[in-house]
Amino acid sequence: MDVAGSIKDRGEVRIHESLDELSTDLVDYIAELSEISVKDRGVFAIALSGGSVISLIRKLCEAPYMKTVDWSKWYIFWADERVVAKTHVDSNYKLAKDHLLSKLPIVPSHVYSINDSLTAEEAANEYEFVIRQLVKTRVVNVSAITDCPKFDLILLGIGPDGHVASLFPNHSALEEKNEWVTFITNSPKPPPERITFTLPVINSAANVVVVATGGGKAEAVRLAIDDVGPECPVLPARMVQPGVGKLVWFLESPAASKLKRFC
Ligand SMILES: O=C(O)[C@H](O)[C@@H](O)[C@H](O)[C@H](O)COP(=O)(O)O
Repeated sequence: MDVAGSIKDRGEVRIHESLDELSTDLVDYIAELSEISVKDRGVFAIALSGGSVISLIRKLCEAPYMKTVDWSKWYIFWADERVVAKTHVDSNYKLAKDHLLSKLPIVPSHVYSINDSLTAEEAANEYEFVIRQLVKTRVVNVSAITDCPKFDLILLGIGPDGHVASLFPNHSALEEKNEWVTFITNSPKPPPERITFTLPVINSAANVVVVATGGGKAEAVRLAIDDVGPECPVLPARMVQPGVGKLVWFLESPAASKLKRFC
């Protein structure tokens, strides 16, 4: 790792010169969290996102992780999904399945993809219902503070506009306080219809990881992490503030190039 440190209230920051190093550190970290969670709770409930983060965790399909990780205890969810068929090129499920899940010995019934035969609103409601059942049986832990699900890990990318999951700047979905899963029909990034975990769910997780690569994310990363003044816009990525959970940023150096403390 090239640089590592913590910034008050913004979690731990890990900066890597190369995508290869970032990817190795990231999969090591995920394997470590899986081991801790399986030891503590007997299961590991992880929520994935779309975008480049999936290719960055493909090393999980290689040695040593294939043999060292207890895949039978993994439960897979999505922090957000596009409302398209699971076979569609835009589907976050398809992305993860093609590049990761189909190569791992994960129990098929432990993969909780979003129902693609419903409207955005119905799919969001159904996904929340499914998660509620899994909270009852503690496949997904519960936060004692917020009563929200407490995923063992929520893995997020960040857009150049500072969006995370399908929570976009200035969108009313950011205000959602009661629902665990909500839907939008006017995403500024296509496709327009999406369902997404809400901020209370993201911020109730035991661990949240945000991954940013490329110089196009540098300004969003600065606004999300640095101690910027009140005149700066509060991006969705800055609203990621796990209450008791741990937040770690995995940054490729160009994405970290505007961070004051690390320049
Ligand atoms: O559904 C989506 O559009 C993705 O989940 C999205 O939120 C993604 O994670 C970020 O846009 C970062 O994507 P990149 O890492 O590919 O830039």
